[in-house]
Amino acid sequence: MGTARIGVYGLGTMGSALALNMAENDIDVAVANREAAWISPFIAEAGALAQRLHPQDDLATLIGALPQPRVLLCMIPSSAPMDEVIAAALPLLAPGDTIIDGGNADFRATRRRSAELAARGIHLVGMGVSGGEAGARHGPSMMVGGPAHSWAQLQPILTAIAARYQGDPCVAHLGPDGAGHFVKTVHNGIEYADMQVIAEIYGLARHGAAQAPQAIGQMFARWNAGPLRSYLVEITAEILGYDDPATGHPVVDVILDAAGQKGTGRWTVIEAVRLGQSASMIDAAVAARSWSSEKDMRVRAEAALGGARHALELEEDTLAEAFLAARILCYAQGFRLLAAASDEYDWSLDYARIAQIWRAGCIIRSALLDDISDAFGAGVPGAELFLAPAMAARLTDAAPALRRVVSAAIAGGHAVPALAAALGWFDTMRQGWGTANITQAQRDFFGHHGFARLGAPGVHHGPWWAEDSADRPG
Ligand SMILES: NC(=O)C1=CN([C@@H]2O[C@H](COP(=O)(O)OP(=O)(O)OC[C@H]3O[C@@H](n4cnc5c(N)ncnc54)[C@H](OP(=O)(O)O)[C@@H]3O)[C@@H](O)[C@H]2O)C=CC1
Ligand SMILES: O=C(CO)[C@H](O)[C@H](O)COP(=O)(O)O
Repeated sequence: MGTARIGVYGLGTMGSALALNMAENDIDVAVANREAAWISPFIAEAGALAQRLHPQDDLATLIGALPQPRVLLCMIPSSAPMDEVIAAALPLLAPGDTIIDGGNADFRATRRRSAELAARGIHLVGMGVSGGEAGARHGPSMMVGGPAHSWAQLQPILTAIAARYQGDPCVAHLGPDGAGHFVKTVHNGIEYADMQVIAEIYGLARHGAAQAPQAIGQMFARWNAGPLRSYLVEITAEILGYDDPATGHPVVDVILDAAGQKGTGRWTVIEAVRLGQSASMIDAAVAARSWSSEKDMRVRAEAALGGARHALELEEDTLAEAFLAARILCYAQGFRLLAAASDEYDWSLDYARIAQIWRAGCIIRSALLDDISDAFGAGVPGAELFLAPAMAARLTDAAPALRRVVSAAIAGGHAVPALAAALGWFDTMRQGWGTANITQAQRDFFGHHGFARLGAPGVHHGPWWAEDSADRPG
């Protein structure tokens, strides 16, 4: 047993799995937890790995067990608890030490904490960790934001525990302060949208084509052998194969249709709007979770308004193509947000690298991410993923299927908010001449806001503001 190279504070689902992952990779780790009673059973269950784990009674002894400059990884809720732990740790730390917030944090809080700690000579790393418990235990994807000093110290540890895609570790230093947490937030936004698209396709097959869960699961399993291969498709196929031991019914039929959410999807939508963007598929997915949670209201509305959904005839290949188009558009919206934030905060995000570190370990890992990293590597006009030649060609092929699926779903009364948002965005962005001329005319008419005029520079007003106009507004 050597000296601990890193401390892990918070031995819940993620912290304990990361500590075991480090121990398995021959990294000595000091560990502590707020509720100290958890530590002994954790060490007992670690088996042979316990020789690399250094249990500590509390935060103070944990910090005391680390060599300087210290590295303290916190795997706790990133809201008030993180501020409380930072406040408790600060008097015990020395300039040059690093605190890592490995939770799902609002990147604005990370920027604030970074500045506050920097004033004391302490470094903060905001690190997005994806992959759930299994990823944390056997190889997560990690999105690191923070100072170069901390990255130099952390890189060997994180590289050792990261997931690998064909040998490439899925961890990268993406930028300063909140860059890592922002990228993780958008990762989660994409996760929400991809999950919602899967749920909508399940709904079309189940309620539109009257297929049994097992059969739909087999369809997802077939898709998982092709271009739609992804962790979320894989687990959906598996989930749909389970029966409930208590009732014998498919397990999905005994799970209440009311989705939970902890906030990262909502943060993505809020940041999109703040950046003057709209990630409409993520917005639709967040909305769908919120609407789903209004179970009682939906039951009353079904009684009052009728809930008829008509039968659909959609080929499996058409559904698959529609899914692929929607997935490309979802990633395109996510990467636009990253580009907008990178410009706003001067992060110089490397989009190809982000796609690369999402190829393994994380919840949104998918075959498409390999193609996306190639597309960014080859150069994407203005970081617009859907204009990359390889992506544009696939979209051109797959978009007609998306249109057929959305049209049929809407005509049949099936709710497909994320698929419809994908198509709405695609159809808006592929028109060089849209309809905002009407919006601009209205704004000028009621508010004298002015508009840009074709072929003439400057701000112009409509004839409704002419001196001799009989119907001059206002
Ligand atoms: N679960 C997942 O799939 C993922 C989670 N995350 C993020 O990782 C972080 C940890 O999540 P997870 O491991 O799932 O959570 P758990 O609920 O399993 O564990 C929470 C941990 O935080 C500690 N904690 C809670 N409040 C405080 C506090 N006020 N002061 C000190 N310690 C506190 C708990 O200690 P105690 O035992 O004493 O209660 C426990 O060790 C979160 O930020 C989460 O968003 C990120 C990616 C995936
Ligand atoms: O970060 C994660 C996966 O990447 C966590 O599992 C997170 O909790 C998922 O978000 P939500 O609970 O809102 O569905």
